[in-house]
Amino acid sequence: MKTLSQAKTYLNYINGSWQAASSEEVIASINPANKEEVGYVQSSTREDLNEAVKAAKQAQKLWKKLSGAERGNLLYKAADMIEKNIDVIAETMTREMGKTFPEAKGETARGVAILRFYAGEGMRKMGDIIPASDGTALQFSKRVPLGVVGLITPWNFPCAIPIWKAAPALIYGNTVVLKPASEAAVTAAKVVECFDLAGFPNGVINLVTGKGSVIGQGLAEHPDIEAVSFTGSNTIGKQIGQAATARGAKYQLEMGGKNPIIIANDADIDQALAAVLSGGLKSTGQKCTCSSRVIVQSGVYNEFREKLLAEVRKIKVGNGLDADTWMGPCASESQYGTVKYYIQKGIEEGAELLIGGDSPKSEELKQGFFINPTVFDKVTPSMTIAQEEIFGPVLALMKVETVQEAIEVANDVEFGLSASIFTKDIGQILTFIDDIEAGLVRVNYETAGVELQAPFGGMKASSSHSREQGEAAKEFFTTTKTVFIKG
Ligand SMILES: NC(=O)C1=CN([C@@H]2O[C@H](COP(=O)(O)OP(=O)(O)OC[C@H]3O[C@@H](n4cnc5c(N)ncnc54)[C@H](OP(=O)(O)O)[C@@H]3O)[C@@H](O)[C@H]2O)C=CC1
Ligand SMILES: O=C(O)CCC(=O)C(=O)O
Repeated sequence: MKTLSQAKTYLNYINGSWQAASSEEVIASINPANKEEVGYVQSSTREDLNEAVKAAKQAQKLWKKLSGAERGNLLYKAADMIEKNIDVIAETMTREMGKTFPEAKGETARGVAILRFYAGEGMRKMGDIIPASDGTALQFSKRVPLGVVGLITPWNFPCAIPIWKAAPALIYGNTVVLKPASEAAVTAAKVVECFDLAGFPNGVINLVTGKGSVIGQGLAEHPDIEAVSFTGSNTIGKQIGQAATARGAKYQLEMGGKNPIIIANDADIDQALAAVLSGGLKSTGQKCTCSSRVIVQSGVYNEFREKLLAEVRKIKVGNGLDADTWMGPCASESQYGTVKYYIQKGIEEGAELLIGGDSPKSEELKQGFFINPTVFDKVTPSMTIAQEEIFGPVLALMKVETVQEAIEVANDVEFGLSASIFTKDIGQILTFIDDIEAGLVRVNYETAGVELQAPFGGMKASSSHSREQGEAAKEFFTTTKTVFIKG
């Protein structure tokens, strides 16, 4: 069995070979649990990026001519390689960005499943027969690839997100240049190694690591990049959208969330509690779909708050590689600083800090970027912690009198990614489905987590109105030719 390299320094993958950046500089990837150096990635230049784009452009000419089944077979092989190396990839992920090993392994397994889903897409229809006005003519639509696509990905899902962008891009006949987040680029390099071992033709998938302002922005501005798919912050997403629009390129942005979970008086409280803990605090709250606002109806507010506190007290914070750790550190020093800033803001604006807000005191954990799970009470809709994405283990409890009020509070933010309600009342469920402003609507289920076979994306400032994953990815990664053949 082929295994992945154990290198400390990871190179760019351009035109089927591993290459150092022309800058001769590297970026260190740091373990947020103890500040060890996990590895180094290339700090690439625009020249390196140009080479990758050139290789991808050349490779696309032959790649698009392969049948969907042939492309699919390579995706199946990449899936097998990742599956064989699942422990190595997951451990690297835990060491690089802190999520617990079981979560990292689950995410890597999801990457495998995504590849297999899109491998199957190669055998499915790519167009429709449409009646022509002339009875002797044949008219049909045909989905065709865009060309070379740029993928800019974040650190919070360093395996699943690169794959959920690359797999549809590739199966529909595009070639890819991937720029992963610097904080988790070693994990991304290991994923790309699996594509290499699977035998993809040279230039079909390329990896260029480096600063976002150089390589990410470079992808958005590059004249030979036909489309850019981005997941990350709203600030950077807007810049990418503007750069792509300025040159007429297609773009897709998946950005922040401020996801509400509503708990009605008739909810199954234990079920809701499990969803709040998992959806709000797993991955240290670093998911765009995580629940950060817990909106509870007054009839069950006190009971829910006490049960929540009892469970949060039991959470074991620690290194994600330790078997008994439930919650790891924040992914980086900068993320740690952001979360601390929002906790302070919550206190200053008058929310009541019920638990957490500080860091664990043990000598071992003092070495890392840990923050204890934090719950604020008496949060009002205008507070900063009720409006802005924190991306950390911070829950804001908000009390409402009615479900209608809960939906109004839920909608009173700029984001609209995911939202959930816990109730048994069918009328309330239907009203919620109709009135909630969110792309992902959950009933008696947590806000976090996505189904790889279903469309994923948000409303309002959360997305650029397009959807990823499932068949929806075809919309973004292809364009349509309408063909008319006169007999
Ligand atoms: N929706 C989501 O899933 C995510 C949301 N976020 C939100 O964003 C906040 C900040 O996280 P952060 O990592 O800084 O997110 P960013 O938006 O800065 O990073 C996301 C990706 O964009 C790249 N990038 C950075 N600057 C540019 C640029 N000027 N042009 C093009 N690409 C660029 C990054 O590269 P590099 O790593 O090299 O800087 C990374 O690959 C978090 O606190 C959270 O609120 C963050 C991650 C995921
Ligand atoms: O919750 C998930 O599984 C994915 C969420 C996501 O896309 C993200 O946080 O970037």
